Amino acid sequence: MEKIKIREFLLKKRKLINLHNKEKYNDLIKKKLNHWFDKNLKYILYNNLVVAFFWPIKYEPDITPVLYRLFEKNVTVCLPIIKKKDEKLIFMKWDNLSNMQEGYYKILEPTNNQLVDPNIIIVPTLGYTINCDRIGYGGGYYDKTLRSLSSISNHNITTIGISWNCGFINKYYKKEKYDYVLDVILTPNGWIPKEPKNLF
Ligand SMILES: Nc1nc2c(c(=O)[nH]1)N(C=O)[C@@H](CNc1ccc(C(=O)N[C@@H](CCC(=O)O)C(=O)O)cc1)CN2
Ligand SMILES: Nc1ncnc2c1ncn2[C@@H]1O[C@H](COP(=O)(O)OP(=O)(O)OP(=O)(O)O)[C@@H](O)[C@H]1O
Repeated sequence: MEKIKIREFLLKKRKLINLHNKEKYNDLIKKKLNHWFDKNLKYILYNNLVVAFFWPIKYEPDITPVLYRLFEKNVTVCLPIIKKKDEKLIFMKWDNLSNMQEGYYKILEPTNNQLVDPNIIIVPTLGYTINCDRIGYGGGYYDKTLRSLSSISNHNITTIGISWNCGFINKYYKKEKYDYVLDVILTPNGWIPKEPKNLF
């Protein structure tokens, strides 16, 4: 199946998750993500690592409580900004005080103009394979952004895709050459291929 067809299929499946299951699955994702951040918190703070989240749209998991929690613990957290359609994303600090504003696709974005380069990037993921290939909404935004961040010298990044279980794509899927392969995927069922190593 080609990418566009897979995307349509996955969008349909995602819409069918009922509200009860959605809450249950969302909770599982949040718990696992909080647990991993707790284990790595000291290292993140000591090294001033910046963590990028996403503001949820259209049936995506909502992990903003994890963002609030890290913010309370003094971690620098940020969100993506679309400056120009189809160009790479930039990241702006989220600081609670900043009034958020709707950007492209009506996604809420911070407005404080404090730009940062994240080290740990939580990536909205519509579909994934066991090799951590990712399909998103189709702008190529994260492919361009992650390639660019990974090429900054002395800047290490860890990429964590967040998907519902139903985002699974079978092994016959062939990624395209510009697709950025993520380090790990987190679903309600757990980490793929396995929980990322502790950072320290
Ligand atoms: N929460 C969240 N933020 C994100 C992303 C994401 O997937 N999720 N993105 C990940 O890259 C970027 C935005 N990408 C998006 C790409 C397409 C559409 C969208 O609604 N497309 C319409 C077509 C509309 C149009 O062409 O103008 C559609 O699919 O119906 C939304 C977001 C940056 N921020
Ligand atoms: N590094 C790149 N340079 C130029 N164009 C790119 C690059 N990466 C992706 N693209 C273009 O972006 C388009 C959409 O890519 P793709 O279908 O992989 O999006 P996606 O990963 O699903 O979306 P997103 O990351 O926005 O959620 C492709 O047609 C491709 O030509």
